[in-house]
Amino acid sequence: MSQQAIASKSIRSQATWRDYYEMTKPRVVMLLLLTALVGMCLATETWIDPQVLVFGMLGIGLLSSSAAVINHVVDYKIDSLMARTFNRPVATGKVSPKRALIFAFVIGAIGFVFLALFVNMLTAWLTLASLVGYAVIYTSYLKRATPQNIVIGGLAGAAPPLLGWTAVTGDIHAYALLLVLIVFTWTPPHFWALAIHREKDYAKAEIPMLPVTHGVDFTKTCVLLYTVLLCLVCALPYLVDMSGLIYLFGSTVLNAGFMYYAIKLKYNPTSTTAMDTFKYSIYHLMILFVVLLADHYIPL
Ligand code: HEM
Ligand SMILES: CC(C)=CCC/C(C)=C/CC/C(C)=C/COP(=O)(O)OP(=O)(O)O
Repeated sequence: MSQQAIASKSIRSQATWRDYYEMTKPRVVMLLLLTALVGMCLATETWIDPQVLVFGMLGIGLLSSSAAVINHVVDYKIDSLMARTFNRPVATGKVSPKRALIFAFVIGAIGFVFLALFVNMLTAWLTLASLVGYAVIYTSYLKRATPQNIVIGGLAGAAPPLLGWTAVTGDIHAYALLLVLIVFTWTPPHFWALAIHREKDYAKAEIPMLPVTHGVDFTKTCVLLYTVLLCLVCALPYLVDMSGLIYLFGSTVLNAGFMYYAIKLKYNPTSTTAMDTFKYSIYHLMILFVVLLADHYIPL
């Protein structure tokens, strides 16, 4: 065995369950699951069937995790070029692409079977389509093809509220699509704020993210415009009588905060404003969905 093969084998043997856990992007999946749970709760006025709740959450979580692991495999070369991602398990060679793919297949298959057997086929197929949307269409193609990559690819990440809804009812409702629209509109300011901060990383890896192709200033304008759009979209649940005053108040406060960051990013930034905006976006979506839940259960 060559020195290189021995070295690479010894590096690989150091992989632990933590590496596999890291590849599932656990914090992203937790937020996806929160949006799925809210989709489930808003779909019914009564209690959710415990079987649907448990296997629905497990199935959506496992398929999302599987998609995240596939993303690590497809992207391992570009991950190894960027400061933010160079230490990822596949990029460093700690986990081989083959092992990562087997892991992704196993957890994905278990997730699909859970949804197909214990929830319903519509949810199983829609969740699988979201996996393909993220792992294949976004990661393998759009990410390297166009600066609109995350706008189009964002649809997969925005799907979980619909998946939660269909898990409970077995059909697609306009209210569920409204929740998808909220996450879909939230995604560009969420990601482009980070991409502004990491512009050099993306340029080095030759990924055509908006700050690389159109410049940081244009991207800041897009963040601001999408944040305005998000404010308008967030008003819809109240306007169509899907949600009440708790939601109206909560979403207005949260959106005012997002507007503050987006305006500051465009007109008066410091060196931390882009990252502050990105971090705020995560709290914004998390609290917004908790507020939707509170609004659903607290009669006012
Ligand atoms: C195409 C759509 C999206 C893109 C391109 C994107 C991109 C990113 C990137 C590059 C990060 C940084 C990860 C890191 O620190 O290494 C991130 C973090 C994060 N994203 Fe997104 N995101 C998208 C959609 C979503 C969606 C739909 C959610 C949840 C509903 C979400 C939740 C999060 C969370 C919670 C983090 C923080 C993760 C952590 O701290 O480890 N993202 N996102
Ligand atoms: C089944 C289902 C709902 C699937 C959706 C799965 C999923 C994990 C969506 C989140 C989107 C996300 C984190 C994109 C970042 O990818 P990136 O490659 O641009 O970021 P990176 O450079 O940090 O890897």
